[in-house]
Amino acid sequence: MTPESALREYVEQYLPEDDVHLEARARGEQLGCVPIGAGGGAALRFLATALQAKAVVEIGTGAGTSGLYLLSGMPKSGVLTSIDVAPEHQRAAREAYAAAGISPSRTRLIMGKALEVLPRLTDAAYDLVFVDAYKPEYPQYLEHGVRMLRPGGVIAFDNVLWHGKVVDPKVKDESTQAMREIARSCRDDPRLVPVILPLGDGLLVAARRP
Ligand SMILES: C[S@@+](CC[C@H](N)C(=O)[O-])C[C@H]1O[C@@H](n2cnc3c(N)ncnc32)[C@H](O)[C@@H]1O
Repeated sequence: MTPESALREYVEQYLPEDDVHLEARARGEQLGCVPIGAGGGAALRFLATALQAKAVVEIGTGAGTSGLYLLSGMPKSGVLTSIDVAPEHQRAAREAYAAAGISPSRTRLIMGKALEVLPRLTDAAYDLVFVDAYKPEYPQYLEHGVRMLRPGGVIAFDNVLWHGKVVDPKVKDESTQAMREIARSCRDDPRLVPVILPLGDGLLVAARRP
């Protein structure tokens, strides 16, 4: 193990996951919907707690790993709205939430393509938006996300380092280009205050200026 990978492991394992998280993670891997890492998940829980986020949107439910982190940071009255195109992923997520003892009234799972569902969600109504679905669509999720955030709210994008490809100029595929574009757009948007957290595959978080 290199010193760099040992440090990464130290960061990712700082907050060990309980059995419910481990089960959801294993199910996500089985279903091919890669769950957020433990470091990124802890950052989501931190944000939900710091913002006292009562209304959260997640784009890309997967098998529920990121949702478990978000819900555990939100107040008990908080509701997670989560969008995914795959019914079997949302079924697994529902099971994970139940295993964690989360009341079904705290989750609103919407099945559908994100770009068809997002226009129906209310402007300036959400404290936190988490993006983890189809990578080439990230730039469009940004536009919807900023519209939906209340002033002072935060948008977070997973996978912005895209397995290191963002810094290799030879790589020009659609997903890599979208990750570069999202980083640039958040930096250049006067409405946002962004930072890239190098946790897992990279979590870009940006606060909407009040
Ligand atoms: C990386 S996984 C999400 C993992 C989840 N956030 C977690 O940490 O457990 C991406 C998810 O996005 C969903 N997805 C892909 N394209 C989508 C789209 N256009 N609209 C909505 N969901 C989509 C997939 O079905 C998959 O469940």
